Amino acid sequence: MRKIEHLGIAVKDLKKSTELFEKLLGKPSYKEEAVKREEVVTSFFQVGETKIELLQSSDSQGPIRKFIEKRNEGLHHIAFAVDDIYAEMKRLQEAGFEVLNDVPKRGADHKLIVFLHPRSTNGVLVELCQEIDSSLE
Ligand SMILES: CC[C@H](C(=O)O)C(=O)SCCNC(=O)CCNC(=O)[C@H](O)C(C)(C)COP(=O)(O)OP(=O)(O)OC[C@H]1O[C@@H](n2cnc3c(N)ncnc32)[C@H](O)[C@@H]1OP(=O)(O)O
Ligand SMILES: [Co+2]
Repeated sequence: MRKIEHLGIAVKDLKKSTELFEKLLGKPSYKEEAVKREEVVTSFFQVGETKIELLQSSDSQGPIRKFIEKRNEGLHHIAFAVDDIYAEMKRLQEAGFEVLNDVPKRGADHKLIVFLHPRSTNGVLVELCQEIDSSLE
C-alpha cells in the first residue's frame, strides 16, 4: 500500500456537498465523473497527496443508496494506492482478507479498483486502486 489514494464519502446531493466541500477545503472540485457500473456520480478534490471522493447514488439500488438508507451520509470507504493490484489481491487473499472482486474493475479517475469486504477489515470498506497508464486508455 503506497498511500491513502482517497477517502470516499457517501452523499445524498452531490451538488450541495460539492459546494460544502469547496467551502471547507477552500478549493474547487477538479472533476465530476459518473461511473455507470458503480451506479454513482463522483466529485473529486485533491488535498495534498490524498483526494476526497464524494459519491452520490445514480440509481434506485446500488451500494451508495443502500449505505445511505442504512447509515445516512458519511465516510463510506478508504482507498489505498497500490503499484500492482493483482499482486496485492493475491497477497491479501492469502492473508485471509475477503476480496470482493475476482478481477479488478474500472473505477473513477483513471484507476483499476477492487474492494475488500468490511467484515474482514474491522468494519471499514477498503478499496485498492492502481493508476491506469493513460497512454493505454
Ligand atoms: C466509482 C468508483 C469509485 C472509485 O473510487 O473509483 C468507488 O469508490 S465506487 C464505491 C461504491 N461501490 C462499492 O462500494 C462497491 C463495494 N461495496 C460492496 O460490494 C457492498 O457495498 C458491500 C459488500 C460492502 C455491502 O453490500 P451488502 O449488499 O452486503 O450491504 P449490507 O448493507 O447488507 O452490508 C452488509 C454488511 O456490511 C456493512 N457495510 C456495508 N457497507 C459498508 C461500508 N461502506 N463500510 C462499512 N461497513 C459496511 C453493513 O453495515 C453490513 O454489516 P452488518 O453488521 O450486517 O450491519
Ligand atoms: Co472510491
